[in-house]
Amino acid sequence: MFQGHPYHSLQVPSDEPFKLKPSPGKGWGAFATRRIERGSIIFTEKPLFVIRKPHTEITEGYVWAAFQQLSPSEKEQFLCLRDNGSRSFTYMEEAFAENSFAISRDNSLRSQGTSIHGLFLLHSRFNHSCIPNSKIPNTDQEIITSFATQDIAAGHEITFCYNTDFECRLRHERHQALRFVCDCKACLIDTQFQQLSDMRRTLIRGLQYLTLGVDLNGQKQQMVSPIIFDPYLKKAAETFQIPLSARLIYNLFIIVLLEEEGLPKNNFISEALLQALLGDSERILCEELCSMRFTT
Ligand SMILES: C[S@@+](CC[C@H](N)C(=O)[O-])C[C@H]1O[C@@H](n2cnc3c(N)ncnc32)[C@H](O)[C@@H]1O
Repeated sequence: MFQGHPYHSLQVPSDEPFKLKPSPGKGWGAFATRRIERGSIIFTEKPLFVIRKPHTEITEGYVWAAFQQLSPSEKEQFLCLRDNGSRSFTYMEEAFAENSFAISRDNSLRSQGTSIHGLFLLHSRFNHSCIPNSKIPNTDQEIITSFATQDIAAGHEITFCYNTDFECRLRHERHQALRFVCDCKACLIDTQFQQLSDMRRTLIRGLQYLTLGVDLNGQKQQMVSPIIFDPYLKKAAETFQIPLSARLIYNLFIIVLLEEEGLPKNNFISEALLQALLGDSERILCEELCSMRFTT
């Protein structure tokens, strides 16, 4: 069924640690061909082409103009891209939106805080997970690099998170933003892990509010269904009246919750912070609280 698939024309250099193949229910994806250590670089990629426009201004005309500049083999590679590995795109604009990443800020757009966008043939084959094992950080160059956030065993799919604030978003909010139904461990409905995942992500959002005084959109929350119910605590957070020591503890809780969720920031740092900032009895209590409430 997949033998004549157009993605066979997408060349992954032989020394890279992954290959492309079908990923059940998700079209195609990237799979590790050898073990990839946490923290190591997976792949660095140059864009096929770049459009120096803010996301909202990229029209069919701009993509067509950029396409005209490509060599015949590059044109072929762009045209082979599929929506979820099967259906061809109707518009070039759609193909660009689905397979591009925001990259370095263009000088003329810098004042507007807007990025330019590059089309990346291979990194855009990586599927999404709400508990990913890789990350593609923002860059100030026109290349993008992925690195492993977890150890990835040979044969396992390499995934990254398509959105930046998903660690604070519930399953249904994530799916609304993605416009597809993710099937990762945090999204598998009616599982204990999924229910705990929603609880953890709500708690992380609340703890972040207490620490930063604003919600994910950078705004104070309205009183209708606030994330922090206690109006005094909410006011204290918004006016930065919460003591530094308390904010440190909230941050530690965030780190522990992220680790429980499978989204470790850095085990070493959280371990060190726990050791450094809490006494033995508080640390044990903290660990017990976390395992009591969040073990699956
Ligand atoms: C940029 S493409 C990723 C590569 C794509 N699978 C392919 O075959 O070319 C993004 C699309 O892949 C699919 N996809 C990615 N992650 C997924 C996931 N976790 N669950 C289901 N579908 C996913 C969705 O259809 C999404 O619109």
